[in-house]
Amino acid sequence: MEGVDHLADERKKAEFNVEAMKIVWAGSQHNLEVSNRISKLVADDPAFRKDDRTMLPRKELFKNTLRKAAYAWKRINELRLSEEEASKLRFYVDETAYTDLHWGMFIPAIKGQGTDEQQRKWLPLAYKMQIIGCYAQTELGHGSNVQGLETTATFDPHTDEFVIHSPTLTSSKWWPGGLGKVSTHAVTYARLIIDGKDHGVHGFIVQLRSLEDHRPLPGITVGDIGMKFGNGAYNTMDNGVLRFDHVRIPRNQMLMKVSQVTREGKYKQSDVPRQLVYGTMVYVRQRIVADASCYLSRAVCIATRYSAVRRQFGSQNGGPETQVIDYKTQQSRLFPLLASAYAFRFVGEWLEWLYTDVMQRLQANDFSTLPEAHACTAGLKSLTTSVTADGIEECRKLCGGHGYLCTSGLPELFAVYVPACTYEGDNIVLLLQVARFLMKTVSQIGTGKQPVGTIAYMGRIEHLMQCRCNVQRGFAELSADLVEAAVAHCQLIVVSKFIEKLQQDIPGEGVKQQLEALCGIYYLSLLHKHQGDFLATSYLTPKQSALANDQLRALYSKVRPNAIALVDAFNYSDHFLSSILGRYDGNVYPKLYEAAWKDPLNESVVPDGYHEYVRPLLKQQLHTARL
Ligand SMILES: CC(C)(COP(=O)(O)OP(=O)(O)OC[C@H]1O[C@@H](n2cnc3c(N)ncnc32)[C@H](O)[C@@H]1OP(=O)(O)O)[C@@H](O)C(=O)NCCC(=O)NCCSC(=O)CCCC(=O)O
Ligand SMILES: Cc1cc2nc3c(=O)[nH]c(=O)nc-3n(C[C@H](O)[C@H](O)[C@H](O)COP(=O)(O)OP(=O)(O)OC[C@H]3O[C@@H](n4cnc5c(N)ncnc54)[C@H](O)[C@@H]3O)c2cc1C
Repeated sequence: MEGVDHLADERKKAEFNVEAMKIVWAGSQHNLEVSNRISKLVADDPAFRKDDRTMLPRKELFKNTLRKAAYAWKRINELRLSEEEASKLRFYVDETAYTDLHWGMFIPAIKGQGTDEQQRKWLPLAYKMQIIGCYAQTELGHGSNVQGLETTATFDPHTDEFVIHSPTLTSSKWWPGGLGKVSTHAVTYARLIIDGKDHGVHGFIVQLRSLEDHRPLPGITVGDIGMKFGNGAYNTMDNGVLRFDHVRIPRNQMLMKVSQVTREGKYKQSDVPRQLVYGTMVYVRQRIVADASCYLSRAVCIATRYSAVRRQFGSQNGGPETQVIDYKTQQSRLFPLLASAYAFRFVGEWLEWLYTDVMQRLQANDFSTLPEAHACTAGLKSLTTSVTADGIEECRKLCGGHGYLCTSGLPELFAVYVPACTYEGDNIVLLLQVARFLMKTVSQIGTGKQPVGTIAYMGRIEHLMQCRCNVQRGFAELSADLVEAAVAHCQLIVVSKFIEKLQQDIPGEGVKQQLEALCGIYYLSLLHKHQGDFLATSYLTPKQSALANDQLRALYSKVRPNAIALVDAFNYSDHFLSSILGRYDGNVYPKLYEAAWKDPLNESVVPDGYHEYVRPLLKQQLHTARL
């Protein structure tokens, strides 16, 4: 039934002001207004259609992405959109593209690691897209171990140039997004060699392709690395391979904010920590945390709406069957994810604040909070992406069989999201960084240094204060346990930032109460999941653990009537969700039925291949016919 809101009764049950919750989710009235305006602009424009994406062959898919990216850029200019509005537009276009790396890594790398002069030269070109750039760090042989990269940049004092070279097959750059087919330039990471001495990995701006005919410049071999997991999904991106054969670039194309090479070939280190070479990764990890709540909330929105539409079993006297959302098992899988989406939203906001604060301190030559910023961005990137990737898959299962159809939107969402557990730092490798930071903190507590910020609580734990430990001893042997400790530490940050959010003034009838219930669900479901650890360490008694579980079930009942309104507050258009199961009006069955007939396989009644491969089977003279 077209035009009927099948979820209207569910919406009437809401006990809070949904419009006020939309503001909380968006971060401010202003953000909500921009989101509304830009998401409508994208949804109403047929050029941004994406419902055919999972059915297109790669070449067509890729060309379509190029078309959309160019059209988006045209609209951004025509409408004179601000930077904020332009990035919202790219968000709502919702198609992974080379532009993500251009705006998200190439420009930030130049901003973070380039000198003022370098920024003045390169940024205006990049902002106008007169050059297009990518971030070429990972190689075939090394990704996690950045210090193990093999590409070399050797200083030639005679010509005042660097010679960029790939000495081995494993030194081929491998994975950078936007590199394969589009980028004209790359911030390339290579070992700096001066006079035979290796000064470690540094960033260099290298032109890859001609700005006239897009052909690779002499000495450059470049291409796409091939199809990736899933239909549509990340295949809109040209992740690439790149080799250098003694490619020469001027000396002033080494990014020289952190360290410099003089005309005479002298290596000089600025008064800043060397780790700032890794600065772009800190920035991007922070962005990934902010994005995790978008992906998780999107899957949760689909699964929640569909769970209210779907009915199975329990019909009394011919009446309607039970909505699957009313099953406690469904709630115990779905509501912790709903709560996590809100929790990640708030921790993402906080991390953005922390990052800005660290950047301001760096400007003033205060580097004291850099280790904490690294640990927080690395740890929260790992935690939120793992939970989100698993959460999207859980949402698919929560939708039963129909969740497996591409038209549910969930398979592509999973396929496009799951590499977030690997890129920008493998999640386990990043947790080991957090573990190292925690162990370092413990060793310092022993010497009387009071921890502050997100580790302040460690200074209040009696047995840690007695601890005498050395960061390296036994670290490798105990690393699996240390990773668990790192996860627990990150979960504590998420919980405490949710609680801090609730201490703020939150306007709107019933809004705070709903957030309190979600916060309770978030921490009680974690407590339930890890109750073995809490019981084993006597932080909880069996009785307390049982009470916590009772409380959790009570909160599920409290949230149930508000579930649909809580996902409406994400404010996602049907275009953005791109899911028949998650439609705002809940009109699922007629639309699923209609969509099936639109599949290219149904264009003819008798399929291509019938005459060659099926008919002969049906007509075969079986020599077994005698049997
Ligand atoms: C694992 C590490 C951190 C190891 O670094 P290392 O220097 O070899 O070893 P270490 O002794 O553990 O560290 C030395 C020291 O450096 C610190 N540190 C490490 N990373 C950072 C940072 N980002 N900011 C600030 N500080 C950092 C560590 O805490 C250590 O400090 P300490 O000596 O303990 O005081 C590093 O190699 C790394 O970050 N690996 C991950 C690689 C990665 O993330 N690649 C991303 C490529 S781009 C990408 O994937 C884009 C996809 C985006 C998309 O498509 O959307
Ligand atoms: C879709 C996608 C886009 C990407 N985009 C870019 C890009 O734009 N630019 C770019 O430069 N790179 C990019 N990358 C590369 C990405 O950053 C790396 O793949 C990532 O950092 C992981 O490194 P790796 O592949 O070397 O994994 P590996 O380190 O080889 O991981 C393999 C296994 O080893 C384990 N492991 C590794 N080290 C340790 C350790 N010390 N202790 C314990 N276990 C360990 C890992 O946990 C994992 O299980 C992209 C990757 C993907 C998938």
